[in-house]
Amino acid sequence: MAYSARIGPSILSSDLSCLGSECVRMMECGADYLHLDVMDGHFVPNITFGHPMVECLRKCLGQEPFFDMHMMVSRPEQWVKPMAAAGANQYTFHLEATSNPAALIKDIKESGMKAGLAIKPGTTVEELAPWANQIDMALVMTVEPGFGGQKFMEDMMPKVMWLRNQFPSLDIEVDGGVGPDTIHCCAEAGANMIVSGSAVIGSDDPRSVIAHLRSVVAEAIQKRSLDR
Ligand SMILES: O=C(CO)[C@@H](O)[C@H](O)COP(=O)(O)O
Ligand SMILES: [Fe+2]
Repeated sequence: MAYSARIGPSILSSDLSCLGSECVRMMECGADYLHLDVMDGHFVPNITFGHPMVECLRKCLGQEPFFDMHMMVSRPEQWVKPMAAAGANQYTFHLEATSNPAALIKDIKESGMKAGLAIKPGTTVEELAPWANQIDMALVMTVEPGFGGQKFMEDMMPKVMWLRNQFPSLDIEVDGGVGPDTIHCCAEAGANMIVSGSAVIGSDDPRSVIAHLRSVVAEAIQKRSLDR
């Protein structure tokens, strides 16, 4: 089984005036990677930041942290090269935002990044399937993209289960409303990359929350490998 349990805090939930130190704090609390939400005010009704901020974070944090870019933007094609140059490691675009996923995946990989493919709650997992063998990660959104702090949509779990059954070694990420109350069903469904914003960053003890989320997912992975 190629995949492992990894926890990526969504720094959208942090004090954005201290983004660099908040990222450092999350890494010191045991985060496996950082999930950076890019919103353009067009694909989603909110605006965050772009590649200049990513470049600053990379300079501030050094080479080690893995930057998982969640690109909630229209025309994701236009930011591939700037994001690669800024120091992004994985470029996750939305299937709903492009008419040519194959070309975009190729461009992302040729730019030296991993390719992630995200689907909104209204998009079926069968629509993602044709590209599953070309991508590094599938992201199943468990809220409507645009804002942190929303309620987890448990009815997205069949999508995760279907993907895990069809693509046993694919990295599968869940994003939106995930925390100690909702991690068990994500882990049992087969997700292994866990984005958590408010539950981790809003906690008095983020280190414990990250460790707990990872142990629930690691246990489910181990159980699945024994059942095979
Ligand atoms: O992409 C998004 C929202 O669009 C997420 O990454 C959220 O920022 C996660 O925050 P919580 O729902 O965990 O608070
Ligand atoms: Fe996200």
